[in-house]
Amino acid sequence: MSRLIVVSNRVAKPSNTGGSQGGLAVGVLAALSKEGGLWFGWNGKISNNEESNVEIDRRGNIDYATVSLKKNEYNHYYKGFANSVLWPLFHQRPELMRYQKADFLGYHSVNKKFAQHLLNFIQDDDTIWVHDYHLIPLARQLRQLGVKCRIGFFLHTPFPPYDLLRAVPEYREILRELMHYDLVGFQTESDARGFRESMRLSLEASVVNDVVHCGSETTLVKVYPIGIETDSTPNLVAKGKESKDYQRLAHSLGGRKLIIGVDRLDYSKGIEHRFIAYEKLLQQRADLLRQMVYLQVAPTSRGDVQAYDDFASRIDRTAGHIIGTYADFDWMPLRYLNRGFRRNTILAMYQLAQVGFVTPLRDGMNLVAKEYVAAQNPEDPGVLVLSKMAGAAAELDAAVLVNPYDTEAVAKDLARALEMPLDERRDRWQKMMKVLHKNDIYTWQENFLNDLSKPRVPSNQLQNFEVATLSVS
Ligand SMILES: O=P(O)(O)OC[C@H]1O[C@H](O[C@H]2O[C@H](CO)[C@@H](O)[C@H](O)[C@H]2O)[C@H](O)[C@@H](O)[C@@H]1O
Ligand SMILES: O=c1ccn([C@@H]2O[C@H](COP(=O)(O)OP(=O)(O)O)[C@@H](O)[C@H]2O)c(=O)[nH]1
Repeated sequence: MSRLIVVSNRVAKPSNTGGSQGGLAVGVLAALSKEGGLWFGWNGKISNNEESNVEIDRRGNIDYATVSLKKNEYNHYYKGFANSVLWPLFHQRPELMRYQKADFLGYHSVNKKFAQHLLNFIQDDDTIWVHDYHLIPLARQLRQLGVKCRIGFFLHTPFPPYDLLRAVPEYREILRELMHYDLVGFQTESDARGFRESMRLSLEASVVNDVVHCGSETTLVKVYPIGIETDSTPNLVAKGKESKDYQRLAHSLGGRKLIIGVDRLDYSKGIEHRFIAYEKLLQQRADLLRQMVYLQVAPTSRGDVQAYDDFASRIDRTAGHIIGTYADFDWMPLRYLNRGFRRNTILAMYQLAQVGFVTPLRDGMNLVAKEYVAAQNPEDPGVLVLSKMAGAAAELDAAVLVNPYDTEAVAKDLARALEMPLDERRDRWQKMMKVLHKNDIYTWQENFLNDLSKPRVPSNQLQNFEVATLSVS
């Protein structure tokens, strides 16, 4: 069997998983742990040493090979093109883009550097699985170095519609680079549609079934919604309950209902709108004051990107306003914790909460939504209030689905969730658990890798197929 090589910007070694590394790292680690393999990416360090050596480390059945970034590489590639252009654009916030040609060039040179280092590890029958928007050009770079093995790409974020994608000057190049992969995977059908439509409209590609055909390239394009470790979640919750943080939170509630939000401090997560919706609930439902506590965990993320820093200040102000207006000597309506917690602790905290409050303005998947459901006590499950704009909503339609921009309706739905009868809570929970069992993190991995192992459709056969299909219909 061929060895799996995973490549992502963020690499999570098991000992480092205590913070807020995001869903990609959590998901990929779980998937890689099953069969083992090599995980290559950035080690999270910035170093201007001329010789940037690859650090190699083995933990369990996974080999880690990581490199550091020089300060200017970090600025242009990670902080610049990846997180100040692609991230806001892919989350449909073009007004937050800070485009500079130098960042686009820096992004490409880091991809080239990754390809050159990775080349030393690649064997002929390896399968390479590249993750996320940081590394779109990697397959082309590897092909130019002569790599022939199968290379797949999975995008963890949304993919925008064509009219938005065009806001980045090099959008055609980005599309062409994706065509160097054998398989491109998206979280939802709407993301895959955005890609196919962009290929058709800008590069005159044709799309037959799931295959995109552009010039001499063919690429299979499909949807693989990322899952979680559904079966092992109860054990992780049990471990989390041993933590001091969990016990202090449980003790502090004094019988009040808990609403929980857990997000990186990112403008895409809708935290500001969520706070406003919560304030509306406080204004409208005097009977609920003192009966509930909203805990928002939001560790700083990409804090040196201007849009994130601005967002953090707005969140500070909004939280301060709510607390100043409604808090009393013996009750805080909102607890805002600008720091991260170990994942087991977070999972146990979900079980304490009557409501999981997950309202991103746009999100690739949102694993917090799935984890919240899987962490519930089957006898007395809490209610997931979930944004329709999260990828997770395509699967978790038994959640209380909300439009995060409609803060009045969100306030009403939040009250409904807090007061929902046990039968309805159980019914919704069981429906969602079925989905989480059917498509867990291992199914996600297997589905993607099975498709990646299939041979590419040669472009001449694809043309014949297209003609044949047309003449039949
Ligand atoms: O690496 P960072 O810059 O610190 O950011 C953390 C990760 O955030 C994003 O996560 C995405 O992946 C999740 C799992 O598929 C998905 O549920 C979520 O909707 C996405 O936002 C980002 O895409 C990752 O590359 C980052 O590592
Ligand atoms: O303090 C924290 C905050 C978040 N997480 C985890 O980070 C991941 C966040 O993934 P999600 O897909 O929701 O969003 P992302 O941050 O990747 O955009 C989830 O597994 C959370 O449980 C964590 O372990 N500690």
